Amino acid sequence: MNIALIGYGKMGKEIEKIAQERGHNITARIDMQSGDAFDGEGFAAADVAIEFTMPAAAYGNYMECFKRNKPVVSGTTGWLDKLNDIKEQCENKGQTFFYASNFSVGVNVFFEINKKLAQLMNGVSGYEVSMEETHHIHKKDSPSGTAITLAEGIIDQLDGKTGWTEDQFPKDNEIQIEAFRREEVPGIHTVIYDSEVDEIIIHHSAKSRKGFALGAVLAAEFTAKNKGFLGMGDMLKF
Ligand SMILES: NC(=O)C1=CN([C@@H]2O[C@H](COP(=O)(O)OP(=O)(O)OC[C@H]3O[C@@H](n4cnc5c(N)ncnc54)[C@H](O)[C@@H]3O)[C@@H](O)[C@H]2O)C=CC1
Ligand SMILES: O=C(O)C1=N[C@H](C(=O)O)C[C@H](O)C1
Repeated sequence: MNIALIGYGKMGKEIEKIAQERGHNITARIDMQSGDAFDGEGFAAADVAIEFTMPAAAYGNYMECFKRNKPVVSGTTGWLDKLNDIKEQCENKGQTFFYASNFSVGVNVFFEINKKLAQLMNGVSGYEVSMEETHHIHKKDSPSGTAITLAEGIIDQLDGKTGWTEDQFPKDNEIQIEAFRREEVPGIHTVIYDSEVDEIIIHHSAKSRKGFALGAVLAAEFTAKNKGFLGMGDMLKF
């Protein structure tokens, strides 16, 4: 398969390695620092574009892909105010777009455990839920996209929780998310249910970016064979 990389930073380079190990060709590397252009032959030759850039750049890049009817795998976080527009273009204009706040298969198992735990905790009184996430100091968005997905999983299951906040003093209906930025940490997420007598904690810690990159390449392989608005649930069949 031919792949165009949009964003050739930490994730772009990790994805390139895994894609090549799996026998794919990288036909374009588009980055604002240097590299290929959307109008170039390399981008035209790509079966799928994989986009990992930054929150402010992501939507514009998706539109460049859609103008050329190129399917997109999107990993950038922090741009979700435009998600409905993207869904609409998939439903009514024949575009194909795969989004995941976290492509790691392990994190997607963790998402399912989080939902199941929240469902159980809905029947139990005396616990307050909160979350923590820790990432490297270069990260531009806060809280992480993964933390937001975890919070949404809890809100869907837990009566009385309708939103999340990074405020130090959350309201009763809000889940507090604390975001820490430390050295080169790839990504740690923790969900805590605290009571007077004990704590229940679930935790995922990425050891490197390899799991995110492998998931993104698997998603590109899936996207090349499918159409519409896609996600990890479609691919992993959870
Ligand atoms: N969904 C997931 O599994 C994961 C998502 N991410 C997200 O992916 C994004 C990128 O992460 P990293 O690669 O670590 O960042 P990075 O900062 O190392 O790389 C981003 C690259 O995008 C380039 N760029 C910025 N604006 C651009 C534009 N308009 N057009 C083309 N290139 C542009 C930058 O020059 C840079 O090389 C972040 O939003 C991060 O949160 C990161 C890891 C996993
Ligand atoms: O910026 C990162 O590095 C990561 N971003 C994603 C997020 O915001 O959840 C996924 C992963 O945690 C790494």
